[in-house]
Amino acid sequence: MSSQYPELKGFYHLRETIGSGGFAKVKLAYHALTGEKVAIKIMDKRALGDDLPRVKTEIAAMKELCHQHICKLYQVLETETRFYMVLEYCPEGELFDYIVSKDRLDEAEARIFFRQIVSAVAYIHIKGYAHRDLKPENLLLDEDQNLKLIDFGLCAKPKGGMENHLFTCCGSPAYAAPELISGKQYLGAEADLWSMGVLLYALLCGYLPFDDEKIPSLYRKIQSGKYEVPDWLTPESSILIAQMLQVDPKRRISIQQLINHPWLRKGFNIPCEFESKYKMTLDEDCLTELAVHYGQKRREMETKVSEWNYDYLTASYFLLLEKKMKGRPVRLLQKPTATDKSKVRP
Ligand SMILES: Cn1cc(Br)cc1C(=O)Nc1[nH]nc2c1CN(C(=O)N[C@H](CN1CCCC1)c1ccccc1)C21CC1
Repeated sequence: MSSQYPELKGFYHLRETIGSGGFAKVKLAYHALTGEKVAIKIMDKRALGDDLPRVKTEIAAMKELCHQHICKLYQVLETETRFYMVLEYCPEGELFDYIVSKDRLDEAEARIFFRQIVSAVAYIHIKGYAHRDLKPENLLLDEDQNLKLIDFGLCAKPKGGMENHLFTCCGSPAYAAPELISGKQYLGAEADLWSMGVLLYALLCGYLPFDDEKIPSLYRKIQSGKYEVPDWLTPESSILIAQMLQVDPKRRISIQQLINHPWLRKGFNIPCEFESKYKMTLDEDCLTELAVHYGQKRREMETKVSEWNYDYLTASYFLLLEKKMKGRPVRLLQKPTATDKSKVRP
């Protein structure tokens, strides 16, 4: 197996494939130094074809984005035939499957998830990025049932959104804003807000507001802005959804208004926090553990880590920090010497 991915040998122990799409697959793996689980997205350059620039967009975006509700990028490897993205592993899978398993969510549970989605989207908008493909399949659940946003840039569309291109890239147009499918110039932020309205509807209803197996009639439904309001929706929920599913993007609620919206504040009484919980300063314990492991002075290690090369050292630092945040010992697994190869992996 690892002979198939020689660049990973000794650094990651590969396990089963947990996802596969057109030009990419995602495999579960263990980061050798920390024993932590990661998800490695492996993309074949040849299969990517003219979608290659989107991967560079996605990598550049994810290097910039460091937030508690965005799937963390740990390391990037590039060979002449492949890209590897070492990403945060989310053991509970897609929000999509979670909604299906529960039929639909009650308002209280939907609110918890939606606050996390608003937090992630507000953060990326402030960083100058629009996701452009927000849907429950792109929201994963970690072991604490917290949401992590994935699939950046790969589906980021050129301005003006050419239908066939939009359609072929992101798969489901059911979340696409009316201005986006009518081929007008669109603001990514406004299109994201529409998709979030469709997402909230899906959370609370368990099905889509606009659906049709024929694309032209689906587009007509989206552009009409008319959707069914089931009787289990509270008036407050219906009002919020209506403010997001405004066909005219200039009448649509903005992310700033959303953060403070009464529906989102109910039971919390604080606005959605969207700042990243990651500190900009380096963690002393992690630096010391890395310095000892690599036999370097702490200052030298601090300088090296601060380069943020998204190499194995960046991954090791972030994963040690993960261990610390989860209350696990901030320890690297010692390099196996020839004798203790027999030791069972953690
Ligand atoms: C499905 N599943 C079930 C369990 Br239990 C864990 C998982 C799981 O996939 N966990 C997981 N952790 N981290 C990741 C994943 C999946 N994953 C993904 O990036 N998954 C996406 C899923 N996209 C949704 C719509 C189109 C494709 C993917 C992208 C390309 C090829 C295959 C999959 C990452 C790497 C970020």
